[in-house]
Amino acid sequence: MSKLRGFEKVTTFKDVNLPVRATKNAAGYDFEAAVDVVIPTIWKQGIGTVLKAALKGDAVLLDEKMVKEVKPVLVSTGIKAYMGEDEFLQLCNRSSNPLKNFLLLGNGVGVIDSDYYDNADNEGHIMFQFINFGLTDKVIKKGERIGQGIFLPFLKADQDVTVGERTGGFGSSGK
Ligand SMILES: O=c1ccn([C@H]2C[C@H](O)[C@@H](COP(=O)(O)OP(=O)(O)OP(=O)(O)O)O2)c(=O)[nH]1
Ligand SMILES: [Mg+2]
Repeated sequence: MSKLRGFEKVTTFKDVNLPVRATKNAAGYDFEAAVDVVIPTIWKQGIGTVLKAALKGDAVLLDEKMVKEVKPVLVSTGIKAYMGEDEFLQLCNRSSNPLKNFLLLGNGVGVIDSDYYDNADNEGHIMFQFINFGLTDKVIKKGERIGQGIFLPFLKADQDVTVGERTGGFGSSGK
């Protein structure tokens, strides 16, 4: 059988499981976390303190120094994906993640381009980008299912233009 699309382990991640579909008609391949990771709550600094005080009925003024930005956390999967040139892998959240774990994808959906595979920078390592809107830090354990990937075809415009070669991800193609 010729290779059309699929998953492989990133070289440095030997003991991860390749994504599988949970049921016969599931559209998404479920990805697991490759490592233990903590997603800090966005409320950790400042606003959380104010909210807690407000819930108790205490008056607290929010000032700039109390607030610290918390970035989304990239969660390693240890997986790379190959596919046709006119295909991409769409990364989606699990619907149980916001409901049970207060976890959102920072980018809404992730787009894994076919030219990301085996790139010189990180070999095409697929990452999920999580924001924790819960009040406490969330620990994700290695092997926990974190999200899903759906292979899709895409179309090109009549005026199709490309400006360079992919060398990595997350901003590697410029501003
Ligand atoms: O959730 C994501 C989104 C993207 N990627 C990887 C695969 C994708 O091919 C690459 C670039 O993603 P995108 O084009 O969405 O991000 P960008 O900010 O435009 O980065 P670049 O300049 O590298 O294209 O990063 C992930 O691993 N997870
Ligand atoms: Mg891009």
